[in-house]
Amino acid sequence: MSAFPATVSRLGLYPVVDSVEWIERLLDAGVRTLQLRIKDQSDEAAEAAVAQAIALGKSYDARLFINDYWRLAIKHQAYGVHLGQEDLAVADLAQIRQAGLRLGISTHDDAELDRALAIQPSYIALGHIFPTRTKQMPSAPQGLAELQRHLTRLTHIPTVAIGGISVARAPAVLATGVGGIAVVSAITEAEDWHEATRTLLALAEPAQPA
Ligand SMILES: Cc1ncc(COP(=O)(O)OP(=O)(O)O)c(N)n1
Ligand SMILES: Cc1nc(C(=O)O)sc1CCOP(=O)(O)O
Ligand SMILES: [Mg+2]
Repeated sequence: MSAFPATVSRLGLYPVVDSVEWIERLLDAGVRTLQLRIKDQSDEAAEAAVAQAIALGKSYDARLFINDYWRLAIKHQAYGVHLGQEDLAVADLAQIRQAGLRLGISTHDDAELDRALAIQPSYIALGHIFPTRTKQMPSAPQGLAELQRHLTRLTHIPTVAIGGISVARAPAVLATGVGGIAVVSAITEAEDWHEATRTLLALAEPAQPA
């Protein structure tokens, strides 16, 4: 199987949210990499939100990944799709690649990393780094040392860390050299989501000198 299309080498701040309202707010706030993560709906029920999110992503020239709903992502020509290890068993990867969509894959240990790398995706997600209340995880948090160890074999592909990344923890995560930080509650449960987004953007995507 050949490689999936490339994305940018450093994805920066990567919010993962569950509604079109959040997608629009975050695009307005300057976020350019983000994911629509709707869970447990049929394709029919999710389609309107997926289509609207993709259209919004295009209008802001953003990198909008659709979690799980790969058929809808192809149908509405999303920038990309995010799939976990269980999703890989049921998704038609050849169809996703032929449609020109980028692909991100979740990993949680060395074996999952081997499997993901063999698929040559556009980026690799490494989680969960810290305890998270957003999703029930079957494994233990990997921690920063394990993240750092994984990164030594991932110099050729964009990477994203996920799981329990707060504003306070973001600097230590970014110090490992990981190219992106995917966050849910750090933004959606923040007292002031706009301020949290601004701070995370400044940490993950510092302005380059002219
Ligand atoms: C950036 C990013 N990393 C990991 C995940 C988790 O994907 P998955 O393992 O398929 O679990 P669900 O999100 O589908 O519950 C993600 N969505 N995004
Ligand atoms: C959706 C998801 N996937 C994870 C993984 O490790 O694959 S952790 C996670 C939830 C991340 O939420 P928060 O930023 O609120 O901890
Ligand atoms: Mg999934």
